[in-house]
Amino acid sequence: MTVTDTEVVLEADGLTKHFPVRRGVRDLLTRERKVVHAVDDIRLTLRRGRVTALVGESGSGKSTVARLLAQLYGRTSGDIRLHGDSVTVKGGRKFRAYCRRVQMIFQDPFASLNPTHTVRYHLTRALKIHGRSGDTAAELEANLRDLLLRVQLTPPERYLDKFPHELSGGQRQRVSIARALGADPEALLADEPVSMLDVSIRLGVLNLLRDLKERLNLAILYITHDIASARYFADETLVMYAGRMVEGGDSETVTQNPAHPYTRLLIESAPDPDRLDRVGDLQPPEERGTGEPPSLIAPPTGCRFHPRCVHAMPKCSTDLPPRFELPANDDSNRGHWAACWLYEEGAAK
Ligand SMILES: Nc1ncnc2c1ncn2[C@@H]1O[C@H](COP(=O)(O)OP(=O)(O)OP(=O)(O)O)[C@@H](O)[C@H]1O
Repeated sequence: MTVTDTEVVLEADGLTKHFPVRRGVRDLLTRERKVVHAVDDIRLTLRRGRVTALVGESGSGKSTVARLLAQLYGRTSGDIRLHGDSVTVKGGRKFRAYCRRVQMIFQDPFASLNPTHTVRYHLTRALKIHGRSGDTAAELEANLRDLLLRVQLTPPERYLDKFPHELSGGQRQRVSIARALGADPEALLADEPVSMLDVSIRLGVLNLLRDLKERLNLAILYITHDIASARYFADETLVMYAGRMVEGGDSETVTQNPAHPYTRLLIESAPDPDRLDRVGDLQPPEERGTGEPPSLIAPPTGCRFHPRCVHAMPKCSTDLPPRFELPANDDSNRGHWAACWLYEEGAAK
C-alpha cells in the first residue's frame, strides 16, 4: 500500500503565520510594522493510520504549525481542511466540535495536567466535554477504565485516584494521551511528546502511540527535533527550516538518503546507530555548512538555508526554490521531494 492510498483526515495548504513584533520607541517614528515569519506556506496531509513526522531544530516553526492545525492560533493566510472542508474556528461550540476530531498532546505532561486534580477528574472532564461519559455512574466508570487500559495503565484502579505528582513522567504522558482519546479523535497532534521524558521510557510512549495509530486508525502528526526517532516511528517525514518546509517523503528515504543540504546537516549532527559505518564518510563541519539559523524577522531571501549552505549558488540567494520531485526506484520512495535548486533539471550537483 502506498502512502496516498489511505483516507485524508487533515490538510494544510499554504499555511502561514506571521507574529507582529511589539514596536520599540524608535519603531514608532517609522511606519514599518515588523513581523516574525514563524511559518510560511506549509503544505501537509495527515492520513488515517499514518504517522507524519515534522522535524526541525528549535525555532523552525514546528509548534506553530501544530497550534495552527489545532486552531489555537489564527492564521495569517492559507487553508486548513478537515475531510476536504475548510475550517476556521475561533472558540465556542465550533471549536469544541473541531477538538472532538483533532486533539493535541503537549510536550510537558506535568504542565498540561492540573496538579490539584486526580486522574479521574481529568479523564471524567474530557469524557463529559465530548459527550462520552455515558448515562450512568457505572457507564462512566467503565469508560474511565477503558481509557486507562488503552494507554496501558493497568490495573486502572491503581491510577484513577492518583494526583499528577504521584505518577512518573511516562505515566503522566500516558494520562495526557488518555485524556486526548477521551474525545475519540481522528487526528492527534503530538508536539514533542517524549522529549521531556527519560530516554529509557521514550520508546514505550512512542510504541504506545504507534499501537493507537494501528488499533484506532488515527492520523498522527509527530513533532520532533530528533530525526532518528522519526525514522523509527513515522511513515512520512517532513523537514522544516526557518519556517519553511525543505524536504519530505517516506521516512526511510528521507532519513537514509536525505537530499536537502539542511536535512543532511541535521542527520550528520545526530548520528543514527545504523549509519555508524558511514561516520568515516562524514565531511568536516566546514564542508557540511555551519552557522546559526537566521532571524525570522528579516529572513534571508531565496532559500532560507543559503547563508549556511556549502552548495549555495547565486540563484539560491534570490529565488525561492519550489519542491522538486526526486526520482523513485520503487513504490516505497515515491513522493520524495526537496525544495533545493540542486535538483532543478540540469543543475550541477
Ligand atoms: N506568540 C509568539 N509571538 C511571537 N513570536 C513567536 C510566538 N510563538 C512563536 N514565535 C516565534 O516563531 C518562531 C517559531 O517558533 P516555534 O515555537 O513554532 O518553533 P519550534 O520549532 O516549535 O521550536 P521549539 O522546538 O523550540 O518549540 C520562533 O522564532 C519563535 O520565537
